[in-house]
Amino acid sequence: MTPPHRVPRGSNVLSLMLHPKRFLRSLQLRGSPSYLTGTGVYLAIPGEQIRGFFRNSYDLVPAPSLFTALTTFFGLRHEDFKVFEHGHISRFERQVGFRKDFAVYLRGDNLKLVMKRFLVNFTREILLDDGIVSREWAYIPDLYKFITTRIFRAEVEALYGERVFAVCPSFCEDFWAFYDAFPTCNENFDWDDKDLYNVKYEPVWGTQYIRKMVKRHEDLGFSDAGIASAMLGYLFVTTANTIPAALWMILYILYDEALTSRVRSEISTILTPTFHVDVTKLAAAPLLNSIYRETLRLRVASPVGRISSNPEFCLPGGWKVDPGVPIISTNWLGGLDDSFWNTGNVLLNGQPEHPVDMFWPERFLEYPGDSMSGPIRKPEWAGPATEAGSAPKTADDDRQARLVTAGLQGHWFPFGGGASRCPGEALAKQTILTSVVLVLACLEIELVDPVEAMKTGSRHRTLPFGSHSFNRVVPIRVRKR
Ligand code: HEM
Repeated sequence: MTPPHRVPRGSNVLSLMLHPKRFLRSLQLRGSPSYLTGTGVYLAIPGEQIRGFFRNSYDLVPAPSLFTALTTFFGLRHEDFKVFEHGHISRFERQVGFRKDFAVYLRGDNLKLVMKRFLVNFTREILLDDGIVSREWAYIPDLYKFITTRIFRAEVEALYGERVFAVCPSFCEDFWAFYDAFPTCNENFDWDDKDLYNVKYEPVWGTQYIRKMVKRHEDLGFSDAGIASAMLGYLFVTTANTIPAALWMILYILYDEALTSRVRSEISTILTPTFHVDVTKLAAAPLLNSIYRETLRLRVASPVGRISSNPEFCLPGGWKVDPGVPIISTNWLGGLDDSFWNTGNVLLNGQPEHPVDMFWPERFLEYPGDSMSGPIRKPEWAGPATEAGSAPKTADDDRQARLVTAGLQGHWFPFGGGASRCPGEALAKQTILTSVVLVLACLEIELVDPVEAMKTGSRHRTLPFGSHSFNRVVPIRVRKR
């Protein structure tokens, strides 16, 4: 059993803070896991180790734990710690059963209802906006803020109910105010009214999913402030990655007029004239789904962490890790592995046509007759050197394309994996895709300065959460279509 490569304390804490991408990539290229001395974590490398990491759900528990996340990030108070004390941890997990909540309320018909409300809300947000009164162009100084606030409001209303905006009108701009405002919602709801409790949606607590989650936390003995902390934590995970990812997807599409037109062509088969999204067609739309996956490959940090309790535990490849020391990795590290991903033709200057750090809308698609297409690098693909690269694809080509999802798990894991895999994936995916469809179907958007807009990067990628909001404002002109 080989011990992981030890990175000395002096060189890693600062490098991790200042240049996380460069630093972690350099460790990944060593091909072995690393132990970061100063920060006290192992870094697992994408590929076989990540697949093993997700498979080993019995030996490994998630890190940070729910308790750590609630106390460190969402202000859980001392009076609520008792819920997590010895014996309560398993009780908490058994009774709160939040994975079951997700499986019941955020899948199938229940998810359809949530998305139906989201669609109505979001359409209202973008079509009845006072700032865009006609088909005249309006100047909007900040694309990111313009769309994120609207998706946020539409999604929070669809899931949590519209009352929260009456309680706290500035919630959209500053959803941290939620922490103080949330307990007052409680006073407006009759918990003894069984019909009200079981209804699919009502304005005070929104969906059954939220109502039952609140009730179970109450039954466990959480205080009002403790429930607010937990609800804030859930709201954070629901919106924090989903909404910025939708914005990146919109920006990538807007960069390229030909791509915008191909996406609109695909959307015309998904959206009815009455703004109904056909969810089955949306799930099967090759180009939109490839762009969605490519956006998550590049722009979602998605750190995953586990702690082993087994002193004999080894990462695949025979790398021994000590119990109790966190093992981490991140999705974007897997996304930047050019020994794995297809990067298209080799150009005459020797460079790949579609390097891993660049957006390639078709990366996840296989086109009939195009042996260079598909996400995974094939050994025989040295590829013919060309000057201009491959011929651009058309909307007709897209209709024939096949989305490839198999064989990617060790390198594309924006939602983690194994027993702790993100339970909100279905909601996230539908929210992102539906938002993009509606924005492009309802609005004509021009980037005021496309060259500057193309320089947009992720604001920062710090661990453990990672943020992928824009690092600059992107002015746009917008009008109704
Ligand atoms: C693009 C959007 C999203 C991304 C990239 C994302 C990513 C992740 C990742 C990487 C994990 C850790 C998984 C692991 O350790 O294997 C996670 C966990 C979790 N996510 Fe998400 N998520 C997203 C959206 C959502 C949504 C919409 C919800 C709620 C509806 C949600 C709720 C959760 C919860 C509750 C956990 C903890 C699961 C557990 O510990 O068992 N996430 N998410």
